[in-house]
Amino acid sequence: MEDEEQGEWASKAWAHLSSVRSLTPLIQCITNFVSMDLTANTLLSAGASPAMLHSATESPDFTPQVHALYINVGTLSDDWLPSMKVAAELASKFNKPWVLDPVAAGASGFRLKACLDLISLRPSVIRGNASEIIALANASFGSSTKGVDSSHDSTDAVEAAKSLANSSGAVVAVSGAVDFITDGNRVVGAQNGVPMLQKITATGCAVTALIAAFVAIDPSHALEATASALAVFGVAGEMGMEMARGPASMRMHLIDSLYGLDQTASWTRLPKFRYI
Ligand SMILES: Nc1ncnc2c1ncn2[C@@H]1O[C@H](COP(=O)(O)OP(=O)(O)O)[C@@H](O)[C@H]1O
Ligand SMILES: Cc1ncsc1CCOP(=O)(O)O
Ligand SMILES: [Mg+2]
Repeated sequence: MEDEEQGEWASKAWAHLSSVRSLTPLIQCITNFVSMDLTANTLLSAGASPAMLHSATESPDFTPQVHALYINVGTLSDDWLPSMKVAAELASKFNKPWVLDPVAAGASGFRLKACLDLISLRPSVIRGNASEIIALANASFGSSTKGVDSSHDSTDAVEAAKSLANSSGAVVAVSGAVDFITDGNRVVGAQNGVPMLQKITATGCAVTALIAAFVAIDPSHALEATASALAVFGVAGEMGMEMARGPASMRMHLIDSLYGLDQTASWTRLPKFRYI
């Protein structure tokens, strides 16, 4: 990517963050028990408005009011899956973008089928780690997964991400040392972040929620909004790491850094992009 284009992507990332702060999008989150706190705090510190409402009984009233829906299958059970499907159907019906985090998609047949069923309800974006995206693209479980963590590098999953984007119609993002974002045609790499993010549970869940907030304010540019969210979260991670002493303090400084990010003060920490 030329310097000029890199600069345009970086400006876009700041513009997206600024719009989230000014428009304060309402994000319905149906997410796992582990991630609820970090996810809500990540959205709040970025300027969005999280609501962890998951009842299928109230979604018909609530989902039409939101700016985007976030579904995460991390602690999936038989009784939560219908709620997820009802909310996803409502989001599609009311033209609200919705974003899927397919946590541990390859861990079991139950989880894989649930994720594939949800993908048939047309998410705007799917964000997973490399093993999750490979499991979904191959529609296979059990062979090379390690629960919620990835046993692959993000570079291993670029072709799987393109294939999943083409088959689903969603923008697909694979996170890792480099985050790759694709619509099946273009592939963009976002290179911010620090390895310590993997030592805090639910940072993947939290960044997927952030993607939902960014797509909420720019739904017709889902690829750009997704890349912006991943880069902004990575910049906050880099800044947080400068103050952190380990995973627990990193969690706190990550949220503080996201809250305090501004284009001028953070200019030395440019969002870094490249075309693949
Ligand atoms: N090695 C790494 N270097 C820098 N950032 C990373 C690294 N691994 C993961 N991240 C970042 O951590 C966050 C969570 O990603 P990841 O650990 O891949 O997801 P998950 O928690 O779902 O497995 C993302 O923002 C990603 O960019
Ligand atoms: C540990 C764990 N178990 C079920 S969901 C979950 C959190 C996973 O979070 P992330 O995918 O962001 O690492
Ligand atoms: Mg995850």
